[in-house]
Amino acid sequence: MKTTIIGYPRIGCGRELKKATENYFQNKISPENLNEQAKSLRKIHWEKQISKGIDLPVSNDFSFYDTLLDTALLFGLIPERFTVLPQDPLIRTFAMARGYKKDGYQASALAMKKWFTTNYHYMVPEVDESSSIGLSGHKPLTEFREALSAGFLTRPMLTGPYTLLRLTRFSGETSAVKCAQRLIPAYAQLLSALGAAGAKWVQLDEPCLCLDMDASEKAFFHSLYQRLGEKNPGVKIQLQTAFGDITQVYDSLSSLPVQAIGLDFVEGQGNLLKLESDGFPEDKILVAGIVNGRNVWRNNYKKSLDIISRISKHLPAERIWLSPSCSLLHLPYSLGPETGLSPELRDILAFAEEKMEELGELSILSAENKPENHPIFLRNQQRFEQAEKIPGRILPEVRNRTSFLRDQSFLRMPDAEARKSCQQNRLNLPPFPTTSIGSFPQTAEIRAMRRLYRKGEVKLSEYEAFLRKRTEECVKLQDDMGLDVLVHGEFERNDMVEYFGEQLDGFIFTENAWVQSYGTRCVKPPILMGDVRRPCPMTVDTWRFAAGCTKKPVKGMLTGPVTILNWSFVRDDVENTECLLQLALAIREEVLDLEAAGCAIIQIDEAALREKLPLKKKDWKSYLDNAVNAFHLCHDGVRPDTQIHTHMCYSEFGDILEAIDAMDADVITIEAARSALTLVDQLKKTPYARDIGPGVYDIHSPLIPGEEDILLRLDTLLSTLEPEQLWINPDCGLKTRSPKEAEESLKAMVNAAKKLREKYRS
Ligand SMILES: CN1c2c(nc(N)[nH]c2=O)NC[C@@H]1CNc1ccc(C(=O)N[C@@H](CCC(=O)N[C@@H](CCC(=O)N[C@@H](CCC(=O)O)C(=O)O)C(=O)O)C(=O)O)cc1
Ligand SMILES: N[C@@H](CCS)C(=O)O
Ligand SMILES: [Zn+2]
Repeated sequence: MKTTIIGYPRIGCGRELKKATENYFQNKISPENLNEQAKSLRKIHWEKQISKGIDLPVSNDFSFYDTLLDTALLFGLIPERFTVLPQDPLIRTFAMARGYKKDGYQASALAMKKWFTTNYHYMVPEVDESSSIGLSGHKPLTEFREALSAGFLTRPMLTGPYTLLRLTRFSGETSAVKCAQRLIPAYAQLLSALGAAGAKWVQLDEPCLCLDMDASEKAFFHSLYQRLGEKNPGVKIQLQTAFGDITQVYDSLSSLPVQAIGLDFVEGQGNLLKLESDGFPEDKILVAGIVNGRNVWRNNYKKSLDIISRISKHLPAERIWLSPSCSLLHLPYSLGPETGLSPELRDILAFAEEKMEELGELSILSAENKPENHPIFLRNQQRFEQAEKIPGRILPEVRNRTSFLRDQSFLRMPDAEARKSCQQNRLNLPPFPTTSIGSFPQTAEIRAMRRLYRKGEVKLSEYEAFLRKRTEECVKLQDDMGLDVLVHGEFERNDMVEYFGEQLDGFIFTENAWVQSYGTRCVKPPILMGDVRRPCPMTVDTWRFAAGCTKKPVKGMLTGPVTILNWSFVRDDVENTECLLQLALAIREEVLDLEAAGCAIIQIDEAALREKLPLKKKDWKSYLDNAVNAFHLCHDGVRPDTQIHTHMCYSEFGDILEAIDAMDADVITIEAARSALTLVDQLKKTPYARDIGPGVYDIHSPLIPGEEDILLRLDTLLSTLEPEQLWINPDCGLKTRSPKEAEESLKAMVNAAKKLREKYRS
């Protein structure tokens, strides 16, 4: 069986692309230099795929920001506000991703949303009446040729037309159906050009096939591919899916004019059942997603060989290519630099490079008559036997506590209305209270200091004194500016999840295992490998210090259990429901400790609440019930006059507003400006009665919002929300902004709030 991958990480194993791009943003390097660095990274990535035994490497998985954005640009899915900007591809890409303000031009960035059930964010393409759909770029062709001239025959990948159209926002008279008329010929034109350049295969990614599809969606999907097939593009097509099963279109796969189909056999168990019951189209290759492309555990060859042998009953080895279940984009590069991990832990982990080796080993084993006797197999089984001996995996004391909580539901008393007046009596906040989401700029100075402290070059006392100074300045800045509810700034946190993971038992950490979250921003997800326990309070001292710097309320700032779980690499030996309860218990203890220390407002961020919401609606209820219940467990023990906030960002919220309401937080701050206030329409459909702070400016753009922009947004929000429920805050935390950007933006926000109050007073 041949091996292939369907996408490789692109940020660079030393985050070279991140650093180069950020240097370009700061005008420290030229566009030529950035392009050179990108080119050399692409070469390294192809070489790595080959050296790790991948038979069919992939190209065009590189991107300066996001591959869906690249595909939108390639086919002219560009709204008017960007067509007037300079035509240079780099300038356009970054303008659409980050917003643009220069030489009299101004354009707000595209919305950004979570990519399926991952912590990767894509840019939401927009089409309006001015968009001129057609092939308007050559990135896949250029990168294919670049690979070929470096000696690699690759399979270019790009988002397929169905997924592209399904994820695009259409405005005015435009629609997916109309857009398709010009889009399909453009795809065909590109595919022909790739064929002419020597490509044998092109990969079209269609993860949207894993979402619910009604009859008209299915018909639309088929019509797109039928039309593409009719154009005879002169290259073979691999239709690639990921993130679950595609059982709803499985019956019609044989009629598709594609030559290979990629199926996920890790998260898409339904795919295997369908293959066993209905077989697999005889004229097509199956790209079998056998190795988990988004978790860090070693593949258990026993289980995978079982799946491969079940598949092999239905098609011959020559028609099976082994692959990861999704792009390796969601994994760190390599275990190589992780010298701090114990040998036992290293033995059961596999990052992108090790996953590619696993594919090769599975290919060898699947050709054996008795793979169970093969040394590769025996070594693999040994890893799993040793893993059981790793301490901390099961803590009876923790299991005891969760066993009492299983299947219970939690409820905060009294109800929200009664709590609101208790809280107002205690806090005495003005109308339209202003606040921020938590983090303040993580400057180079702060990161450098943390690095020195971690390397042992700066003492703990010095590091703590430094953090206190930054915290004190931050609190004073907010106080002087006239914000109403303050934050401590989160300077002590490397990341809102990794920081908590580091203080809880049950997690392990890496030194270099970065994964792209969006654009140049990366995360180093902690790895959950054992039962979770909170050895001691995590945030109370910092909160107490910050609260002592002002008379105004300072929020206690926690990350919620769902978000900690969803932004970590999770266990594969224990159900998520158990881990969630363990995390919720730990956060509950912290909430109660903060309250006891005098904290009147506690924010429990559940930014990732929606992230692992199953892709099919029929599976939503149990996920949401567990998530909501875990959140309740965190806060149902607090006093009525303690105000609980939560915060969410960069997901679709319209269809889970009921679940958000059921979390019973007193206040939610929620990203809204970056997604052009589409939340307002959703709130019209599902009214929301609690206090809410939809973000009034985008924090991922370097543009500083004007007071007038913010007032306009506030007006729109007040078209559907009651003045008594509206809070005023940014979309999300300010850690990615410069101090100047953060300060000026917050000032504009506070001034807008003052004007709004005046307007409502008169
Ligand atoms: C709010 N969001 C978050 C998400 N997921 C998370 N896990 N965390 C989030 O906050 N998802 C949704 C949104 C948007 N996503 C992100 C993701 C990442 C960032 C971000 O700013 N990332 C930083 C890295 C943060 C970090 O871990 N910093 C560490 C290490 C810093 C570092 O690189 N140090 C250098 C040395 C520095 C020096 O000497 O000058 C090094 O080690 O080489 C830390 O602070 O200690 C990023 O830059 O990518 C934002 C939003
Ligand atoms: N409190 C966090 C939430 C980000 S989603 C922050 O402000 O960065
Ligand atoms: Zn956020």
